[in-house]
Amino acid sequence: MYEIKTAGLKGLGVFAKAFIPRGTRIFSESPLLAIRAGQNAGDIYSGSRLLSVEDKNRFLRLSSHVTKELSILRWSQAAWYTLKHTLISIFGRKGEGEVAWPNPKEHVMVLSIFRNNAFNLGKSSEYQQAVFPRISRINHSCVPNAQGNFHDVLGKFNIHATRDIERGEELTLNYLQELGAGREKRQERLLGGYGFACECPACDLKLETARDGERRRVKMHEELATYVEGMASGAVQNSEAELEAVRRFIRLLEGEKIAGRELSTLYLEAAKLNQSYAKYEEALRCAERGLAIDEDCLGTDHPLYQDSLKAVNSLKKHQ
Ligand SMILES: C[S@@+](CC[C@H](N)C(=O)[O-])C[C@H]1O[C@@H](n2cnc3c(N)ncnc32)[C@H](O)[C@@H]1O
Repeated sequence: MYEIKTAGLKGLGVFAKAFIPRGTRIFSESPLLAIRAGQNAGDIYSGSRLLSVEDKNRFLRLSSHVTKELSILRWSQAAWYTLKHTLISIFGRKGEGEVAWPNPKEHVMVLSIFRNNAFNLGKSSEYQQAVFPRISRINHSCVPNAQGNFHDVLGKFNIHATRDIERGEELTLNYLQELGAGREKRQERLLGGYGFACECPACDLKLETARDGERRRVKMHEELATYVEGMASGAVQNSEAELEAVRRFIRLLEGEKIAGRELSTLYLEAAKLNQSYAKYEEALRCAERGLAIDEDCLGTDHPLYQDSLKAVNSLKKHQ
């Protein structure tokens, strides 16, 4: 269905070998290396030392991004870890899972690779961040054609096509958490975090569509700021205003053809707000749209899809 090959200046990337219909589960992978909530940089390195030789080599072949600032930070983390473990061994208490003397240079390399390839898996997952053997080869786009969601029951990170993907097209994910952020902010985050200037169809201002999208984002942020100020000052109090803010967000994402969990969540929120106004027909329409998007980006076996299905079924009882 896909192949991993060179993507020019981006390094390697993942490409469709055949047409991939929207909703297809393209990948379902277990983490190669992961940290749980509350764990830190030291745990990343400890975890890497427990990998099999084969997995360690797969990990070390992934890409990395290093700047002077990041390098200083990582060297200080590695030095602190080495000092701590040296003291532990002097006092005769071996650290849990310890396998060999720490190597600060390798430690810095492991942190650089982990930070460049790790995905945040969300609050519901048992893992906080994880790196994957093949999924970590997928490059970024601010208008992606795929989305990843961790499936706790399967213990796998699934990647689904959020729209139809043509043969030969590159598979892309959105690396950023901010929803609806403007170009400048996105560029800053991508350059600082990953070291690249994004040239995706939403960032390339030579394109009319990118300029239109940017205007819509700026306008929506201005409107949202007015709405938030209104809420704070007490001038805006009702959920009708909240519903309008949610609708604007939906229009923005739909306009950019960005589908995924963020969009389905907005539709489900709109369903709840409509329900609070006893607008059951509109509430059901929004919930059904959210459910259809969830089916595409999560799959029907995902617990969050089941939650959305329950919301739709409960609204149907009002019809
Ligand atoms: C998770 S890795 C993706 C796979 C990587 N290209 C590789 O060769 O393994 C993230 C790195 O890929 C590159 N990358 C990802 N998306 C990019 C984009 N839209 N433009 C340029 N480089 C990109 C950057 O070097 C980034 O640090």
